[in-house]
Amino acid sequence: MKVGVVTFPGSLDDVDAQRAVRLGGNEAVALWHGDADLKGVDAVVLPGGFSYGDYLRCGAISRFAPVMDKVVEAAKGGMPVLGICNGFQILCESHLLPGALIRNDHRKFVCRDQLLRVENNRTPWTSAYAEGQEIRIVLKNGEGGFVADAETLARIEGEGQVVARYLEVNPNGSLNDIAGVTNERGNVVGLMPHPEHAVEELTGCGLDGLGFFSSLVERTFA
Ligand SMILES: NC(=O)CC[C@H](N)C(=O)O
Repeated sequence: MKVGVVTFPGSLDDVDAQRAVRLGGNEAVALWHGDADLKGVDAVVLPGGFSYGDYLRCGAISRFAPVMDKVVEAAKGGMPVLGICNGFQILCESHLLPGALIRNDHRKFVCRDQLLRVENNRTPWTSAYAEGQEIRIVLKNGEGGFVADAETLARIEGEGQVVARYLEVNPNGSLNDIAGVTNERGNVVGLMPHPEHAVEELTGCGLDGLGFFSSLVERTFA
């Protein structure tokens, strides 16, 4: 599949995401925040980083980037979209995902190897994992606390929209230990930790993140 990776001013992990896309067996296509079209890609990754310097709130300005009009339109049409960390924040700001991400409860930037449980493997980004599989990937952010109102939280729990949950410690105060969620349709996924940094042995971070990028080729979704 052709997977577009969007670079915003201040993106940090766009090149790592492109590499992970290729290691997962897909073609990576570089997209720029000012692009007016998606260059014929089949899926989109919004990478991690500090887009627009995190001004106002993380992701609050990126949401208005020209390319996001097309990403929102394509996501509503069913295109697989993965937002990693800052990308997750942008997806929440764009209302493609429920809830919001706020400052870590301890008010500090956190960087750690984080154990997660994959709760939902029925998305185009997680089908390579077994339901309940435990994976360890790096977490690094300042605004990673997932929050939602009580009704929304009950709905996403009830509908199985929690994609991954923190194990061992809750590193940021996220409600219900939520590390990642999907939309109702299941094509849009946001994840706070970074699977693109755990895709090859060379970095010493293991391979637990590769499934997010190989899932696309391992199954076909309607
Ligand atoms: N690693 C990231 O993508 C960081 C996201 C955002 N800048 C934050 O600190 O929360």
